[in-house]
Amino acid sequence: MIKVLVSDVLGDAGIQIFKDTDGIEVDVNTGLPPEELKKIIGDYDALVIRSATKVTEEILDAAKKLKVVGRAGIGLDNVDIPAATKRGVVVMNTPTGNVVTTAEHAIAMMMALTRNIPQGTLSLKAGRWDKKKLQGREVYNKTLGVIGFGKIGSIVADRARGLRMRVVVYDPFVTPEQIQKAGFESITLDELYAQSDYISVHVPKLKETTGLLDKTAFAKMKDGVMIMNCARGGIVNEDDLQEAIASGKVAGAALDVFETEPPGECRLFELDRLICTPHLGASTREAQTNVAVAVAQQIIDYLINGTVINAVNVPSVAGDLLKKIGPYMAVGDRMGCLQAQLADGPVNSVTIEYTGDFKGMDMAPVSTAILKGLLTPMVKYAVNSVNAPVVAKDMGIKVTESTTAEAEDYTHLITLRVATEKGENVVAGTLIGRRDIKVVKINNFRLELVPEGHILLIFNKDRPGAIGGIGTTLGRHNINIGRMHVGQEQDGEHNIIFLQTDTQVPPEVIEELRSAQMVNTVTPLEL
Ligand SMILES: NC(=O)C1=CN([C@@H]2O[C@H](COP(=O)(O)OP(=O)(O)OC[C@H]3O[C@@H](n4cnc5c(N)ncnc54)[C@H](O)[C@@H]3O)[C@@H](O)[C@H]2O)C=CC1
Ligand SMILES: O=C(O)CCC(=O)C(=O)O
Repeated sequence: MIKVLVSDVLGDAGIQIFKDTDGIEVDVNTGLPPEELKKIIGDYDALVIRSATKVTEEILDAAKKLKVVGRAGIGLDNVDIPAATKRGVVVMNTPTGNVVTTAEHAIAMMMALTRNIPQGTLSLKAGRWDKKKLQGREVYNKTLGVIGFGKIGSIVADRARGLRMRVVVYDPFVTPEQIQKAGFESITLDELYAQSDYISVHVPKLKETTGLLDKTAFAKMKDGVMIMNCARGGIVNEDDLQEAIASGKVAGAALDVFETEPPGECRLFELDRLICTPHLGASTREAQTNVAVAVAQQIIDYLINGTVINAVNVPSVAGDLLKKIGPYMAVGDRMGCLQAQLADGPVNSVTIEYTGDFKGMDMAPVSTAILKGLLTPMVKYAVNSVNAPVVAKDMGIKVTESTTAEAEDYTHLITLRVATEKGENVVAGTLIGRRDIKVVKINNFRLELVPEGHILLIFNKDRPGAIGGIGTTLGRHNINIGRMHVGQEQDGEHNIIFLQTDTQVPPEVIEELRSAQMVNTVTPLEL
């Protein structure tokens, strides 16, 4: 049974998908304090969260079986992604399900702020009729500055256009042409500060965006500007915002997100000109159904079919691509495993060459499979497609990759060079037909080896009787040879022999073979 823990409130439709899937058992246990989560997380293969659960290094350490963390939503600042990657845990989100809802919330916040709707509600319920005090402003013909023209920012810009606002955009990672093509003005950040009557932030929370709107930024803005933050707490510095509103520089602000959530006591709340919601940006029935369904389907697809969608710490391998490159991932894994056993000492570098018709294929998952195969026997902990590149980096292994369209003897060939202090081994592999994995070259030897099972790799002198002697020795020990491949050295006097045996060859038999005449080396391989 695959066990899934849902630790934050998730739409029923998502929970139902887990319940309806054979082989999956789902537990919903929300609002757990970290120490309680730590006690139970060891039982689960998958964890489903929103923004409340903090997936820290400590939690991940206790999560011995965990394979995937699925965020029903976008922001992942509550997940220690590097720590998850190191432990081989896939982290995925659902990047599109709540973007319309969140953009609508930003627009709702702007309208509520500019027309004093929350203040009007409060004062009326308190028995007052504050018509004069609560006079607002039109947004028509005003300038909205959108910072971050991603999925949500671009929808906010579009909806504001419908309100007949002038929209200016700052996003250093989107070309001015793209912004103009969407019908908006692309300007610098300082220009946006100087021109905007309303500013709405829609950037991820990163080192570079934390405190993006601070006292220096406020000083560059128009007097009476209004600020909206429905992205992440801390992108707008709360202390600086408090001062800017108190001084009248900023006429008002609408916050859906806070530096600490829940914020508890907060000086900003003393200001009438601050309106707020408790991180409600994504809280609509539609969005919660979208993200719950998406996260459940993605997790099931990963745990049952190995399909990776919307992962942030591993290349996505979805449907069609998986069909195409899945078999090559298997070739890569076998080649890496073979190289690990050929390597004489710590690995310094890995060079991967893809030759032939790999056009239109992103080979990153194959390279990761190669590293996984190579590193698995070398480290004590589990290596998988998530942490393999990080493990290689931590071990100081230099990994390079190249692709050449010109095929030689095979339409698709993967060549893997692994170098240690003592030298380099070269292994080349391919697929024959759609699924048959063949290793076709090891160093100077050409062959056609099926890389599976118990194998003895023997280098011997290419003389009459050499192979017969090896067979006799194994026969004497009652070891059956399933398959044998012999490869001849190009321009040399040696053979390479691969013996696939039905059972593992005991160490004393290997020693006996090593001492036989005409045998140079014997290496047992488990593939
Ligand atoms: N309040 C809520 O309930 C929700 C909040 N969010 C938050 O909304 C924000 C935006 O989400 P999406 O639009 O989905 O993200 P996105 O990744 O689609 O877009 C972010 C944009 O910000 C831009 N960007 C990055 N650094 C920048 C910088 N220094 N200056 C200007 N632009 C920069 C990127 O180029 C990108 O175009 C995120 O912080 C996300 O966590 C998302 C969903 C719900
Ligand atoms: O799950 C939620 O309510 C918050 C959504 C959010 O902030 C996100 O998706 O980034």
